[in-house]
Amino acid sequence: MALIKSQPATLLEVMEHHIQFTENGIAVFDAEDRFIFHNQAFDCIFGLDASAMEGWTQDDWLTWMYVHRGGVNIEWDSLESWLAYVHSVSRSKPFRRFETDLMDGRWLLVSEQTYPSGHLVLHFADITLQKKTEMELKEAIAKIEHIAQTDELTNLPNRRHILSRFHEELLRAARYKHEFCFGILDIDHFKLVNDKYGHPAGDEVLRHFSKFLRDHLRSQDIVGRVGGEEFAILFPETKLDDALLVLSRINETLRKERLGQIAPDFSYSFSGGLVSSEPDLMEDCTLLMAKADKALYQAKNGGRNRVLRYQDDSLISIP
Ligand SMILES: Nc1nc2c(ncn2[C@@H]2O[C@H](COP(=O)(O)OP(=O)(O)OP(=O)(O)O)[C@@H](O)[C@H]2O)c(=O)[nH]1
Repeated sequence: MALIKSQPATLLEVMEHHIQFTENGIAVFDAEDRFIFHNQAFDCIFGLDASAMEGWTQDDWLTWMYVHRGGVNIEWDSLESWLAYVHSVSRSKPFRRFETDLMDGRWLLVSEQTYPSGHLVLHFADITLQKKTEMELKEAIAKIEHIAQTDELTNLPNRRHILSRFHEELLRAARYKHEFCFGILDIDHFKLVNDKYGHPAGDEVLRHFSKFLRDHLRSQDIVGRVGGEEFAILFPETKLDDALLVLSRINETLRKERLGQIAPDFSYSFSGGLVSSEPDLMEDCTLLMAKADKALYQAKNGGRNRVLRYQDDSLISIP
C-alpha cells in the first residue's frame, strides 16, 4: 500500500492523496489478480478491514462478499457459479462499465480498466441517488401511461388505447395473414337506468359490465370502454363464427345475472355489432369500426339484446 504524506507537495503526491481519500472506491490488481492497492472508500463501501486483507486476490474479496452476505447483492446460488461468471467477464475488454446494487440497497457504477501490463483498476462511484431518481421516474412514467390508457370508472383500456391496439392488431393480421374480429357492444336502454336509479347506479352497471366481460373473455381478447355505455372487443386470431359464439354465450349468461344492489331482480342486456378483418384487404380501423357500428345500429333497430355480424353487407343475427 502506498504511504501517503499528510501535506502533498508535488503533483504525484497530490494525485496519490486524491486517490487515497476520494469518495469513490478504487482498487488496483496485478496481473495475477492480487490486490496492490485499495483506498479508504473501497474498504468503507464493502465494509472491509484493510488490515485483514494482506495478500488477498480478487477471488478472496469476491468469496468474502459471498460468504459474509456483504457488499454486492449476489444473485447466484453458488459461490462457484458466481466466481465463474466474474471470471468470464472480468478483463474481457480493455474497458467495461456496469451497475450493481449492494446488500444495503445502495447502487454503484463500476468501471473496470485493464492495462496491457495486466494491471486492472476498479473504480466504484455511488449512484444511489441517481438510481433512486431514475426508478421514481420510471414508476411515474408507468403511472402516467396507465392513466393515459385507462378508463377511470371501469379500469378498462380507454378509447385511445383500444384504438392503438386495434391498429397494431390490424398490421399483425395483415402481415401474418391472420383473421381477427372487432366488436362494439352497447348497453341497452342505459339512459333509463340513470333516469330511474340515478347516475351512481348507472356507474355501477358500467363497472359490472366491464368486469363481466373481462371475466367471460379469454385473456388474449382485448376489451375497452370506448364511450359512455359503449365497449369494444378485439378478438385476435379469431374467426367470425367463433367470436359470435363467444358473444352469444356472454349474452345468455348476462341475462341470468341479477344486480340486487341496484334493485331486486334488476338485470340488463346489451346489443353488439361484430366484424372480421379480411387479411387480404388493406382495411383500416375507421372502416372496420364503421362496419361494426352499422351492425350495432341494426341490432338496436331489430329489437336490441342481440349481436349482429357484418359480412358482405349482409347482417346475420344471433339470438
Ligand atoms: N352513469 C353513467 N351514465 C353515463 C356515462 N356515460 C354516459 N352515460 C349515459 O348513458 C346514456 C346513453 O343513452 P343513449 O345514448 O340514449 O342510449 P340508451 O339509453 O342506452 O339507449 P340504446 O343504446 O338505444 O339502447 C346517457 O344518458 C348518458 O348520460 C357514465 O360514465 N356513467
